Amino acid sequence: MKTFESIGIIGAGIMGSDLTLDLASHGYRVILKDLHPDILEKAKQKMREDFKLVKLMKKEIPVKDIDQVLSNVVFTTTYDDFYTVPFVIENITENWEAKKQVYLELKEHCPQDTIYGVNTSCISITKVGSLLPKPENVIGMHFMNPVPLKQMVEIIKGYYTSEQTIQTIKNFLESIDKKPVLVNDSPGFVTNRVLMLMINECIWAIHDQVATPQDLDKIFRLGFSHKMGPLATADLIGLDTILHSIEVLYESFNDPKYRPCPLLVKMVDAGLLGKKSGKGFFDYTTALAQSTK
Ligand SMILES: NC(=O)c1ccc[n+]([C@@H]2O[C@H](COP(=O)([O-])OP(=O)(O)OC[C@H]3O[C@@H](n4cnc5c(N)ncnc54)[C@H](O)[C@@H]3O)[C@@H](O)[C@H]2O)c1
Repeated sequence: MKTFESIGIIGAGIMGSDLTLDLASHGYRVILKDLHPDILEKAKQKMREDFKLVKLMKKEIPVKDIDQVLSNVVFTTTYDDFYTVPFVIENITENWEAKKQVYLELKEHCPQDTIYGVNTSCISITKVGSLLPKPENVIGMHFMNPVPLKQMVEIIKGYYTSEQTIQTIKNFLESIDKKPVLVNDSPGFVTNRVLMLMINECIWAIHDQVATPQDLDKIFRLGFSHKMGPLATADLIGLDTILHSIEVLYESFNDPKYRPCPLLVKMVDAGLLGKKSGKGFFDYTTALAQSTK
């Protein structure tokens, strides 16, 4: 059963487009907002591609036709349709100043009782709540990538998040076949406090020329039975998101163990962001170049 009449999604990047695909596939009406029509067009293309993948990987999918899925989505660059939206999930770039600006805009355009799901890798949910008139309606929703294929969602209780909000969000996640795990607000929560540290350390190993990216990932896949190596995972997440996240952890804990590896900084400066830019630790521009070699 649907929990909300409509859902506003802010940010149509990796997470926002896949989340929209998942929600619209489950029959939700989605209003997807990003900054430029070109970005929205790219998101629409990504949704078409990812839908094919989901059909291949999942036995049961609620809708068989991508055009039917897309008909549930309003693609927009404005807040015009947000004045009745009861629930917003924000997925913009992992940057505090950018996120802060978006919440200040949202509070001007959404109803007072709107619930806000913050999809972030590391940013404090309590801090986001402080921007809004009803911090009890703000909850962290850390979806896993790729959203349609991952069941677990780490949900984060900010200092003021109410039990009612938590229950509503649990019901909502159940309606899209997700399994929530509730944790308390702390930098990086559980997932990224550990994952970002591990990925950053792997990048240090590459920086120190201990192994090639291929061999490092092979150790994790064949040695530890991980489905995907840490560097391929970093490429999938986006190296800019990894850098922003490890910077938040470094600043929040004041602990040198989170110091970003200079190689990561250099790669982001060079525009090597991983799968989304075509190149990261591995090359995604040719069919032959596979991270799983
Ligand atoms: N990539 C992952 O694997 C992953 C996993 C879980 C959570 N997250 C978190 O989800 C969020 C989004 O990550 P992503 O990987 O999708 O990033 P992304 O860089 O792929 O996409 C971000 C999108 O936000 C848009 N945007 C920026 N400012 C905006 C604004 N003011 N209004 C509307 N749109 C705006 C950008 O144009 C872009 O399309 C981040 O906070 C990230 O930490 C990412």
